[in-house]
Amino acid sequence: MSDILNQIVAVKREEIAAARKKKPLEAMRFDAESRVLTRDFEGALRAKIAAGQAAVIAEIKKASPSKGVIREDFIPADIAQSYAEGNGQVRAACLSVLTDRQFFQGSADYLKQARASCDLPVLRKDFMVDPYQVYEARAMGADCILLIAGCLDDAQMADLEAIAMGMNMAVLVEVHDRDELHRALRLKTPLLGINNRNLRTFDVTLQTTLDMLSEVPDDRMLVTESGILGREDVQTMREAGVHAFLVGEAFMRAPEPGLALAELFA
Ligand SMILES: O=C(O)c1ccccc1NCC(=O)[C@H](O)[C@H](O)COP(=O)(O)O
Repeated sequence: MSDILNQIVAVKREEIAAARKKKPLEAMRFDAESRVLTRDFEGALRAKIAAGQAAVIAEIKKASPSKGVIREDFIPADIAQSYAEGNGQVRAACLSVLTDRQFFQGSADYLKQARASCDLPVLRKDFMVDPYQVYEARAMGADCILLIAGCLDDAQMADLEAIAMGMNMAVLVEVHDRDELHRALRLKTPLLGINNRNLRTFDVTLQTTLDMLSEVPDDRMLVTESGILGREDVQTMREAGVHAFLVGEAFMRAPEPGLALAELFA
């Protein structure tokens, strides 16, 4: 049987075909390029790190294939505000909003609502396989896209990156093993995510980041993704020199996500 990543990508291709019938590529591109101002995603991460703090990309996700429904009480605008506020001193640098409907119960509207309720730059967290989705991401207001190396070949990654950068968007390229890491390093983007979760088996270990750390050049900003649950995880990463984090579940299960963020990164 096909693994979950292959299933997700197959559904994406169907969704894109259907979306293009409703709104052709040129019309989506026009909408995307009509939005001029992006929020500086990379700059927001760098500012936190320059201030000696952790740079946290705080995720808004209702459900996932590995965990099912994670948060019943799900109001993206309230969650975004909570992340933007933190405890007043410790707060998110950026947001990541799941827009995939079928596997994560996300939506484009959630991204729009989250972005409208705060001043943080926003990553569209989805499975990008086609230029159409990059224009769609910008049209819905996203400031950054995610490229998952495990879903894309080199030419596709470079193509999607160029389209996003042409619209002044940031690009976070995500890898899970050495082969993907070295392919991702051929891109221009400085934002490199190492996902501690194997998206095909759902196994999670922070060792994934630690094992690849020495092969990440200094000109890349490394973001450790998934499985950051406790303060000892944060400490382990920061001691290893990793200062940017993408965290979802630990915040989504807390009554007040922004306070959970402030506690985890105090
Ligand atoms: O989380 C899943 O089940 C999953 C399955 C297939 C593809 C992607 C998946 N998750 C995306 C992510 O890796 C996380 O949303 C993100 O890195 C935050 O992780 P966490 O802090 O562990 O919620």
